[in-house]
Amino acid sequence: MLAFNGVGHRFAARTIFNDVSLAIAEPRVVLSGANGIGKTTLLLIAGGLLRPANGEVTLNGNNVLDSAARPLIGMSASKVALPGFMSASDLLQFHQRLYGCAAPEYWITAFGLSDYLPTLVQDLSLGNYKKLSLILALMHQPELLLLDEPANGLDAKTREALYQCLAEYPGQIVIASHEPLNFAGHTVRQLHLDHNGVHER
Ligand SMILES: Nc1ncnc2c1ncn2[C@@H]1O[C@H](COP(=O)(O)OP(=O)(O)OP(=O)(O)O)[C@@H](O)[C@H]1O
Repeated sequence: MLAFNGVGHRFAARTIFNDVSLAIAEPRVVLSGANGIGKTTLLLIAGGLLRPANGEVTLNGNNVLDSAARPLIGMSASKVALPGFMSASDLLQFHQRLYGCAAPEYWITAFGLSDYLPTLVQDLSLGNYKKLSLILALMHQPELLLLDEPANGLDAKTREALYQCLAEYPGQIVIASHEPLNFAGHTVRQLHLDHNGVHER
């Protein structure tokens, strides 16, 4: 279970959120909120990529900042930059070796990235960069997937592949999104972030 315990964050003097305490056991969660309110920041903290100013986030009781949590979490967010100097295929192979997971062929085909494998990450189009980022987040089948606006910039066919993935994925998925998403039958917990914190929708 993902748990936020008294989590607060600020950038310089600006408080983004304060004292967020929340237990998330549901398999599908959507986080909404106005531009700039702090959704990405909350996901980065949940993914152990940003240390909160206050409090902690745990996954199954372990702090997400601990290295042991790393293989349990996959994250796709435009703020998480991929190394531009590598080709898409080199990066996928590196990720495969790092996590000892299966080759990503299935996902490459499903997301239609095959033609762009030799392309340097820095030369990928926005949509193909997003596809690569999604594949890297989920190919090791982490227990927790954190997705920031995953459908943004994807063509219609790839959106369908993404929706199928969101419906079938065996782990927990927390998504920051401005648009309604298709989870094909899953019960979805809707959370909303505003200046007073996180609320049920
Ligand atoms: N590294 C940083 N330094 C200073 N301010 C930052 C930093 N990262 C984010 N912010 C600010 O923190 C606030 C929250 O940003 P965040 O990206 O989490 O918002 P968001 O809800 O995801 O927005 P959007 O819906 O537009 O993607 C914004 O006002 C942003 O400008």
